[in-house]
Amino acid sequence: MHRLFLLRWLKIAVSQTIVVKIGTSSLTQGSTGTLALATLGNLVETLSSLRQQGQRLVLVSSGAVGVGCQRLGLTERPQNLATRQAVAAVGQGRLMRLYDDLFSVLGQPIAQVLLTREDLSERHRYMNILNTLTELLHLGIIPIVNENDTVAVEELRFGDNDTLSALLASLLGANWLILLTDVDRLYASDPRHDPQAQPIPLVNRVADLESLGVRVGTAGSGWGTGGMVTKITAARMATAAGVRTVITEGQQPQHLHKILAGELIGTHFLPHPQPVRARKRWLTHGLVPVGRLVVDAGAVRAIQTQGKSLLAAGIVAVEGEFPAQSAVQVVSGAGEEIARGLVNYNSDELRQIQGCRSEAIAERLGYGGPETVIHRDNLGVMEIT
Ligand SMILES: Nc1ncnc2c1ncn2[C@@H]1O[C@H](COP(=O)(O)OP(=O)(O)O)[C@@H](O)[C@H]1O
Ligand SMILES: N[C@@H](CCC(=O)OP(=O)(O)O)C(=O)O
Repeated sequence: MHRLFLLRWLKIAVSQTIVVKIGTSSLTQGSTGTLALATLGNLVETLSSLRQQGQRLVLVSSGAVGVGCQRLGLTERPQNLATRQAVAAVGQGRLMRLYDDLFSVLGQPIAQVLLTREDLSERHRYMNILNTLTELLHLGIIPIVNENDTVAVEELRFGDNDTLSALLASLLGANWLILLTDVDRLYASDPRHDPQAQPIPLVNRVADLESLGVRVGTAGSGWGTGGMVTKITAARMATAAGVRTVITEGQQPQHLHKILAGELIGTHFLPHPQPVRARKRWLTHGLVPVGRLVVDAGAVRAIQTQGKSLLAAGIVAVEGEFPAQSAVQVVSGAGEEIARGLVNYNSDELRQIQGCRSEAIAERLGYGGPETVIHRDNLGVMEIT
């Protein structure tokens, strides 16, 4: 009895939260677009065995569009949104059926979770998703997540599952984000076009990639979307949240055992030593902005280096039409996004009070209002990682 308790306690103590994302390019055979069954089987075995060891796993799986195309005999990814949405509706069901069959052989329960950008942009929905995922993990289930392509409208799409997986890893406070793709790691330039490109095994800070001259392509291979660019964005978001991120080969999912044991397989991005707090992460990456506030150099300094609120005095221009409490981008005069947050005034009011000292706001508007345009608690500063 005592030993059983100890074993259970040890399991919890070593349990890590791991978000694994697999791209279409790994799930399908490059030339024909048919499913890569060996890879899928291998992935299912690896995840089931990690789950048996007590790890908490979330699988973000692309493939709805690719599998749907294969089912319908389409030879390339449709460009038209409505067709893509229809094709995804066909493919998602088939993909989940396959996962359920394979995981069931090993007795591992799974769940389907389909998300749109909107689900993470409203605080209560975001918290609701966190609760659902936490409960699924607590029950020993592996949630299989994808973007809800069939209902997601253009302006409220993640667009790629690299970003979605990074947001989830951040939401869950995961230990690892593993991006499985069709290259074995990041290279100094696209190895498809430059066979001599140097491999990059370890990245301390994502910001270093630029100074190292690393060039990443946006073109996905065959069925993939986003290429390496979206994986680097995902690594930036996840490492800022304290999540160690790895880009590695999808054809060898069994490498996950060695990676989690500390082997430098693929490219590892180290987590930021001082991760951004959960609410700030939601503000910077969860919100979908509907307008922009251009601010002067003083406001940039106050926000970026002193963690202050945004005051009307620092605003030089207001772009877009939006009500109070909307999400907006805060950008420098040079157009660089420095923060994202929730405004206390609507766009008309902001145009009247821009450049004005806080004490003069009531006089300008004819009624009193909050001292700050965006309070620091509602302002997420973009991380420099
Ligand atoms: N610097 C780089 N290092 C490695 N791969 C790169 C780089 N730049 C572009 N790529 C390309 O990114 C592709 C992976 O992206 P993608 O096809 O979208 O994958 P997935 O379907 O797994 O999301 C690789 O096949 C590779 O050609
Ligand atoms: N949600 C889409 C996948 C979008 C995506 O990011 O694709 P990929 O670049 O293959 O990971 C689908 O299931 O087809």
